[in-house]
Formats: sequence, C-alpha cells, structure tokens
Amino acid sequence: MTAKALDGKATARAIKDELTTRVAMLRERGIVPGLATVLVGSDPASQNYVRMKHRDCDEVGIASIQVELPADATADQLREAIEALNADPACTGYIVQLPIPKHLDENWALGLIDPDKDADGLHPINLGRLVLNEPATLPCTPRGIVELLRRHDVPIRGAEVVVVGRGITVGRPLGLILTRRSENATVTLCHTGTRDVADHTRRADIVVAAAGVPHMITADMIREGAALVDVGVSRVDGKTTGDLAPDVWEKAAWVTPNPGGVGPMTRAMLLSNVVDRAEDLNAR
Ligand SMILES: Nc1nc(=O)c2c([nH]1)NC[C@@H]1CN(c3ccc(C(=O)N[C@@H](CCC(=O)O)C(=O)O)cc3)C=[N+]21
Repeated sequence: MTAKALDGKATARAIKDELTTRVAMLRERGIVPGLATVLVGSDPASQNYVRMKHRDCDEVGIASIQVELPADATADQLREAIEALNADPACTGYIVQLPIPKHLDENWALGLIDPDKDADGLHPINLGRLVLNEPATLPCTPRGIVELLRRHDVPIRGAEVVVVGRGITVGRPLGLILTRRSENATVTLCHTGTRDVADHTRRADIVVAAAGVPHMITADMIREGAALVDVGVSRVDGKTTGDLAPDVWEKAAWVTPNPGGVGPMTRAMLLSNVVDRAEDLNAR
C-alpha cells in the first residue's frame, strides 16, 4: 500500500480562491489588505520565500510592500523599519522574515510589531493569547498543518499526535493549538532531550516532523496507517530534503509531499491571517 498525499499545493490553491472572494468584498467597501515583509540581508532562500509571498498576494488581490535592509543593518534601523510599518495605514499586516542576522535579537524584533498587524502570530501578545485560550492570530505553519489535515478528513479529535521539534514557529505553538478544546488531540512534544523518539512516534496516529533533521523519521518508527506531516526544509547536496525518509510512503496512510505540502499551506495561512486582520480591523 502506498500512502495518499496530503496535497498542500492543491489545498493552498483552494484557500487562495476563497481568499480572493473575501479580498474583493473588502475592496468593495474601500478596504485594501496590504502585506509587508521585512527582509534583513540577502540570503537566497529567504529572498525566494519573500518573493513567493508577494506573488501570492498578487494572486488574491492583497497589496504588498517590500522592505529590505542590508545584512549589517543596526538594531535602530530595524526598529525604525518596524515602527514605520506600525504607522503605515497601507500595511494591514506584516512579517519580519526569519532568521534575521545574528547580531539582531529575533524576540526583540518580534516584540516591536503591532500585535494587531502581526501576520505571523509570533508577537508575545498573540502567543500569550493562544496560551490563555483567547482569540489570537495563529502562527502560519501550525495553522496550515491543522487546515491541511482537516481538509483531507484526517481525524484530529482524540488523536494521538506526536510533534517532533519544539521550535517557536512550529512545534511549540502546534502543541498548544492541537490541545485546545476545539481540536482535542493528545499531543506529545518530542525534542533533542527525548530519550527514545521512535518509542513515541510508533504510537502516534499523526506524526508532525519539525526537527529539521533530514530523513530522521523512517518507516520503522511509525505505525501502519498513520498520517505524517513533513515540515523539514534542509538542504542536502543542493536538494530540499525533509524530515521524513522516503520509505514511510509504503507504511503510512497519509503523507505530505515535500515540497508541495506544508510550505504552500504556510503561505496560504499568511494570506489568511492578513485577510482576517483586515476584516477584523473593519468590524471595529
Ligand atoms: N517570519 C517568518 N515567517 C515564516 O512563515 C517563515 C519565516 N519567517 N522564515 C522561513 C520560514 C520558511 N517558510 C516557508 C514558507 C513556504 C515554503 C514553500 O512554499 N515551499 C515550497 C517550495 C519552495 C521552492 O520552490 O523552493 C513547497 O514546500 O512546496 C517554504 C518555507 C516560511 N517561513
């Protein structure tokens, strides 16, 4: 048996079509959602991601603003760029593309974003709201994963989910989201201090591999019929390599292609966050 694909590309397409309608409705009322990106430095992978995000905006009718700072930008320069976006009415949501150069503090930068314009859901206020069960803008990758599973009818309620990786953009918030009453999954969060990762993944109905370790999840580590989500984006010999080994396709029921799985969903949820924010701003 070979697994069915959790097709992120097609699902993102469907979501973008839905968003196109919502953006047109906002525009009819004179509201133009605008996404800005702040890119510090010229890492080719980051440049590529940012380019894709602006292309997505064009597709659905969201205006976009690109802010670029040199790799040696000072903390003051970054703060000024962020404050300018907070004050710019044309920007209804924005992100600081991560990672930023090491001489700048990521959490400090995230904390400067107006929480109402935080399209990534990574401002401490939004992460705090998530912990407190209050309405919050959610981080794009975890939101995309839940949406991808939901739209393929993979049961989440009551499921045993093992998340491998406790990063701030994926693993940690995903654990919080899936354990809310509205999702009601049971989550085990594995990390580098976990004694035996396979011991956990073998029991899981759903495994989310977000460790950034190429091919670390192999067929012998998973249960037959499991759903597997690959968040990994490592570069191996110039090729994008995920956290799932190819042999899992013969044992699982559902697997995200990579590329074509979580990546497009992350981008779709970024747009979705921007449209949600713009609608919300209008309602108030
Ligand atoms: N503030 C911030 N927010 C982010 O959401 C954020 C970030 N920083 N920094 C980097 C990571 C990574 N990320 C990806 C998004 C889409 C794809 C994606 O669409 N990938 C395509 C393939 C891309 C290609 O053609 O190279 C796919 O998986 O099919 C990948 C990676 C967002 N991130």
